[in-house]
Amino acid sequence: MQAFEAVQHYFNKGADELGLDASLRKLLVQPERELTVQIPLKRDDGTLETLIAYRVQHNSARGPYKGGLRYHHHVDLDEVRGLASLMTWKTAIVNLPYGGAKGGVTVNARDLSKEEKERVTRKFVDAICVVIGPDLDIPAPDMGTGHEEMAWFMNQYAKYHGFNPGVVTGKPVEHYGIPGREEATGRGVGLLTLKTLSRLGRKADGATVALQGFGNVGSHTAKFLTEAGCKIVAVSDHTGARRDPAGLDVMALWRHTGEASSFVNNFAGGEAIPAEELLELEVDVLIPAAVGGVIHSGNANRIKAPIVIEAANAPVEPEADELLYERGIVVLPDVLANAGGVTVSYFEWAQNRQFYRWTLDRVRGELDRTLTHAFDSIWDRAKERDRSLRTTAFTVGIERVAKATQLAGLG
Ligand SMILES: NC(=O)C1=CN([C@@H]2O[C@H](COP(=O)(O)OP(=O)(O)OC[C@H]3O[C@@H](n4cnc5c(N)ncnc54)[C@H](O)[C@@H]3O)[C@@H](O)[C@H]2O)C=CC1
Ligand SMILES: O=C(O)CCC(=O)C(=O)O
Repeated sequence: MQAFEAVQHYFNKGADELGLDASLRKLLVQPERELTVQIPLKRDDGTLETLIAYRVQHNSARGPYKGGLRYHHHVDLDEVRGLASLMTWKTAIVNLPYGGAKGGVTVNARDLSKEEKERVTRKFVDAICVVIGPDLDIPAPDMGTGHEEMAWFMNQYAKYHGFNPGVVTGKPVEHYGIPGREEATGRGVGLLTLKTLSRLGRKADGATVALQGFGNVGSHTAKFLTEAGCKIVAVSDHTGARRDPAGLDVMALWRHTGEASSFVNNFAGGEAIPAEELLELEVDVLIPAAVGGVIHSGNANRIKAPIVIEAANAPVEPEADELLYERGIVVLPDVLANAGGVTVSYFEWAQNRQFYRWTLDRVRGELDRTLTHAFDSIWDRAKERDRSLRTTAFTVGIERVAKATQLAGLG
């Protein structure tokens, strides 16, 4: 199943629960606007390359469009469409005053120098500046982007519309960012992993975890869970995987991956294992925190972890989702599991609009409160109605977006 089709599949299950009529379904499922643009990139060696980039604005019934920018070689319009629609449901599920969007450039971020990344980002802003803005569409980091890209983004936007830090979130803390945004997605994943363990009557202390991906989300998830007493027994990235049944030294891995050209495959701790094997280990919790579609009908029956936490967007394909559900494996869906990032983006945006500084304690406290509320209500409703957490989360999100659409006079 293609990315957008997969989200539509989940949307339809939620819409069935609500008995949503066909005309409203059509309105809510289709993106409101899609932009495909060309990015001329002057490489450092003087050659010219033409990249393709996208911004899909899926739905704005509940507020300005919100969603990250991905620099990855697999980016295409269908993937961005799928990710944009996930953002609509995610922001509604955690009850943020936003719609959903996503952007992407089809390029391998690791092939670009820092200067080339800056030129790509500025050209991207040049191409989409008419459809973004603090009340219109607010990008943020995703795979292959981080606080540097967001700072360049804000600076380039100012050349068209004047200074306004609320046009983008995930900026450097010293440059209109908020303390805690960088850790937010991983911290949220960690918090909700602990809540899932607790609801299932399992102890966090000593719980074993296999983690795919050690970028922004994966590394912060690993740190949070280690501090909570869990044992990270396997980690992978795009270069390979390492395993240690006694628990990997997560902080040593942090220091190692912080250095240029240092990846999981050349980390000294643990033993090397084939990357696909990580997903099939006998662990208490499996956390895919990298790319989409890694758990599919071909490997779902070999997943042994009783809990899967979707830190990445769309790591489990719909056919696999059914198989895992039938096997009693608890899947905490992306639209809830990784919503900590956009939640703290919201705090950053609110801070920017007030020109008021939030403290890290306040950010963490409000993040915890927001995610706990969303998690508890979805968990309880799923148990009451005997539905999966994903179908229940979609039902909650769709209900809110449909209500806003109707209140606005449509639908
Ligand atoms: N950054 C954020 O705040 C948010 C990110 N996400 C999602 O989390 C996931 C990861 O994003 P980030 O950590 O920000 O990206 P990142 O670019 O910081 O890190 C990506 C990590 O995945 C690894 N990776 C790539 N391909 C892989 C493969 N085939 N197998 C194993 N590892 C692989 C990379 O080596 C790297 O360690 C994505 O799905 C993203 O959409 C979701 C919500 C917010
Ligand atoms: O922080 C944000 O605004 C968006 C994060 C994002 O792209 C995501 O949750 O997938």
